[in-house]
Amino acid sequence: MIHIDGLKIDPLFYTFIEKEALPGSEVDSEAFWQGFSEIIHDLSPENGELLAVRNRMQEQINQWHSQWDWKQKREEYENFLKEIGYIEREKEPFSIGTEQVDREIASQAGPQLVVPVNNARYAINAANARWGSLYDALYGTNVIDEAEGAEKGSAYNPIRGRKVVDYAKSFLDEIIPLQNGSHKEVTQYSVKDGKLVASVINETTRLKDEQQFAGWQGERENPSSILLINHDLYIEIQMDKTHPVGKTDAAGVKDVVMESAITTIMDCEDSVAAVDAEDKVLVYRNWLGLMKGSLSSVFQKGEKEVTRNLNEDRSYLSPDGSELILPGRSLLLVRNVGHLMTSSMVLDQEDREVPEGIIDTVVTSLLAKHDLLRKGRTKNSAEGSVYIVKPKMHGSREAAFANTCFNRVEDLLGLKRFTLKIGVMDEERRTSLNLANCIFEVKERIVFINTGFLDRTGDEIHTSMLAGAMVRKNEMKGTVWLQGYEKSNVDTGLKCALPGRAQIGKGMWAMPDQMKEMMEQKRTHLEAGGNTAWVPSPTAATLHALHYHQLRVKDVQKELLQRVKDRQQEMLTLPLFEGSYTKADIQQELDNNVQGLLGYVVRWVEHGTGCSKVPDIHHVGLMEDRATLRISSQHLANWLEHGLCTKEQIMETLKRMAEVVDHQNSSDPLYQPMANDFERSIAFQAACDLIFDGKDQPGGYTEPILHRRRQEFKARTYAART
Ligand SMILES: CC(=O)SCCNC(=O)CCNC(=O)[C@H](O)C(C)(C)COP(=O)(O)OP(=O)(O)OC[C@H]1O[C@@H](n2cnc3c(N)ncnc32)[C@H](O)[C@@H]1OP(=O)(O)O
Ligand SMILES: O=CC(=O)O
Ligand SMILES: [Mg+2]
Repeated sequence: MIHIDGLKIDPLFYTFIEKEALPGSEVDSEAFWQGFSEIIHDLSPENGELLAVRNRMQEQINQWHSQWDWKQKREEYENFLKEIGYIEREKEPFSIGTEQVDREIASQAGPQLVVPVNNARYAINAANARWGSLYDALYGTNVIDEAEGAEKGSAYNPIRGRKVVDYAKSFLDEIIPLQNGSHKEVTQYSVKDGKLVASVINETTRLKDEQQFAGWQGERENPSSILLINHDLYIEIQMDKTHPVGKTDAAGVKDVVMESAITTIMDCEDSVAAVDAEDKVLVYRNWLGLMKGSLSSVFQKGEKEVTRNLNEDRSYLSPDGSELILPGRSLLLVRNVGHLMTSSMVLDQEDREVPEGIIDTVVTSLLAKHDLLRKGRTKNSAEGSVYIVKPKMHGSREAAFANTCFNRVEDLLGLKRFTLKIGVMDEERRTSLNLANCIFEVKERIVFINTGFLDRTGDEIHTSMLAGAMVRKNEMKGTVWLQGYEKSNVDTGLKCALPGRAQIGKGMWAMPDQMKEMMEQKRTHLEAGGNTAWVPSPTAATLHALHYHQLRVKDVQKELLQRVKDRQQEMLTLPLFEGSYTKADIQQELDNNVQGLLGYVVRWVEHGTGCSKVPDIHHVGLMEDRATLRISSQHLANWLEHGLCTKEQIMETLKRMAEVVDHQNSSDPLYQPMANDFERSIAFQAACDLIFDGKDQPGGYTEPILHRRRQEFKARTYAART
């Protein structure tokens, strides 16, 4: 370890900061380490106190439930939560005042992509997902059915291709209609006197709303691309009569390209497995590469070697003939870790591990300074802001603590006050119940609230662990608390005047391959007032973008503001199950939860993969991350606690499902089967810990066990090598 200013620093991390992060940041090395040390020593004690408050409140809640039946004493329960400070007194009405917010956040409604930042190939793909091919997104997913000879197959299928074109052009007719006829009938697009002209059968026509024509590329009479705009989002129709698809189209259209992932969250948190300096430096290095525009990735795809770089901005001629430059990349945010974990990468003067959340704020901000100084090849924030998403905060004191930390980091890095913006994840019950107060504490820097319903469900189960047995996992979506929480989040965001300055975001679509279902269901996020919602992949971003063309969220939000109401009672309706489940129901629930849990944990602990697509018992691939793991482990712990199943039954299920998961991974040469030796399999042991010790995990979080077991696995692997 390197000793500096009262800190002991892992050499890998030290070298990264000295050789890669500080050069070009206009921050002096000596001042940095001294300031870093001061921030750590000044703020760590409060970080510790905040965690102690969490534990104390949880103990009080546990005691209350051991004594009383919540169903008989709902009013007393609410009063008790107020008495212990769990429910805070709400501040007087106020409006947020965040300034210098990029338009992607302040005014454009559209999809928000999330990606594990330690995976450079995916991270670059995500940054580039600002624009996505609608033809590819439709062709490659179940949005287009395979009936009547339209199978995907291995080679291009023209029958499927026709269905794709038909879908895309029907969509164009819906949102950018022509005065006469359909986009399906167009034989030529051209530009005349700054207007879009479309030749349809024997006549020419124009757009119903001519303002929707935003620009073009190529020649006026025969443009290679036409740029259109609807609800602040761009769409490009691309033409090329020599292209395999373009040559079969009357107007030579080869693709319709959608402005897709307007913003992207580069995730250092729940989709990432980072347990030591080696892992964290990789996370930070990729974020630095994104901020400098230099990140690239070389990988093998099939037979081909692919090099992936960040896209350039896009250039068009606008209708008046002037140049129009549009961003080629998504606006990037970075999700830091929460207040819970500490890191062995930095030790304080008492040799204690330092809160990882503080390290993340300092380092991700330092790295983003390269973007603020505009030294790189690309630019992220045109407004000169840094966007940090802060997860898993409990109540307003924790939000105030984040604000203090951000102030200190701005001072350290020589940044103007409120350069560092914050996105507040509403994903713990104490934050949901006190959301206005949380927003108040960061009201000059807040750029989003977002319902992280997955963590929030885990917290719902954990907080009320002793109140009774919970409904089945899939029934959670329909429960009163969850509906109330989603609505309350929007109501609070509207009351605090977020629109125009900050996003009101909705949660993740966790079935990456079920795009037809997403198209049917995710529009409700807009109807509920969300001006952004999370998607797991670039393809999902392109498809979800269609919803924002169909609905103007600004109008929805105006309407909803008239109907704001207090939803505390709904949020305090615990999701306890009533009636009875059959033995078969119970076993099916156990099988499903255990399979997902094992499938995820084995890759986390033994492969260092923080986000995986894991098949459920119906063979539907589900996005699993630490938040979904928190749900399944807490759910199993809850049913065990209330006697719906026995420890032996869970153990039997674990062993049976381990074989299923081993089989699912059998084609991976690096995979070590769990069922060969349950005692020796660190992943299997981690799964057991998560369930059998689940009740006692702080907040029901999975991080402490995952980190410990991954470190154990790494140590074993290194020992075997040397
Ligand atoms: C509760 C929460 O906190 S949710 C937030 C955390 N969750 C996430 O961040 C989810 C991010 N998504 C993912 O990690 C992935 O989509 C997974 C793990 C769910 C599925 O990954 P895979 O099984 O590899 O997906 P699949 O094989 O269908 O697609 C891979 C292709 O899609 C791309 N891709 C998939 N997801 C993403 C993404 N989020 N961003 C960018 N590209 C992506 C890959 O780059 C790859 O394309 P390439 O070969 O050209 O590089
Ligand atoms: O972070 C998102 C969630 O749902 O949890
Ligand atoms: Mg979460």
